[in-house]
Amino acid sequence: MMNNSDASGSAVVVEALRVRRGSTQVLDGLSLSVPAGAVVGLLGPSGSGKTTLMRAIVGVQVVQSGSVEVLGLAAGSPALRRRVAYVTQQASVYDDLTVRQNLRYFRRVLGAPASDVDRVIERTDLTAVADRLAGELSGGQRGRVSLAAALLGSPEVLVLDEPTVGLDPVLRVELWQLFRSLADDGATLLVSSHVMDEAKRCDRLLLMRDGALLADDTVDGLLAFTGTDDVETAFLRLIDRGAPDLRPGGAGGAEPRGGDPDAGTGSEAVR
Ligand SMILES: Nc1ncnc2c1ncn2[C@@H]1O[C@H](COP(=O)(O)OP(=O)(O)OP(=O)(O)O)[C@@H](O)[C@H]1O
Repeated sequence: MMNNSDASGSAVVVEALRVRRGSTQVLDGLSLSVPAGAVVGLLGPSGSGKTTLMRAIVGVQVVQSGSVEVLGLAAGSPALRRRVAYVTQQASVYDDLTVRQNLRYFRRVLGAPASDVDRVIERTDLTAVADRLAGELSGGQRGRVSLAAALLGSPEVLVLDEPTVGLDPVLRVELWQLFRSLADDGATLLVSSHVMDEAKRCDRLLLMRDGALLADDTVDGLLAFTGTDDVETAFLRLIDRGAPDLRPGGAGGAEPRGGDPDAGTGSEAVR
């Protein structure tokens, strides 16, 4: 098994990242880390920079300055190609191929074992539709084909951009159970969402607003710190408290990141 973290136990480390898209300064000195083996939720309103951050982590975003390391290597390094998977908001499947044909194709491109096709079909609960054309599937099923493709080759880091959008509550729960089981097997998952009630299923939360980090904490820590019992209200309270400073030594008093995902102290939210 490959080492899936750096010396600090982080699968992803972002330092002082600045990204401009068009005329918008989307990220302006963002720093954070994602602990290895955890399910980390990336939450924030539309336009807060979640996708841009994910693109930088998978190495497809032009950045102005700062650094992004994944599994101890610069984001986008060729050596990461099979170790990091990215599922975008748009399902990436060929509509004129069956589910199985899609996965066979991607399996070959990736050089993953042939047995992976059946494994990922089963894992994503696509067995019943495996021989149907992708173009005939529902939006949720097509999304799951994209996810199945991402699981080919058993990547160590999975970056999933709003994977539960458009899914009914039952499918959402099933998908979060799958994310948990992938993390139990050692994978690191960064999952974006603007559905705040999904946050409770994460080991840690990164709350973003306007390209800045409002909080980097466990769910329990965040709720305790804000004195609320739901993440949505916690988020609104953090906004009320004003601009964050989570830099080391900053006014936010952030502690070193990448610690025990279960240690919910609330100390890493903005004070
Ligand atoms: N291709 C682009 N060209 C110019 N600006 C862009 C481009 N893509 C995104 N932006 C801008 O970057 C900012 C952040 O967008 P981003 O997609 O990262 O946000 P997000 O939090 O993922 O939003 P959503 O939840 O709606 O997907 C927004 O202001 C958006 O308008």
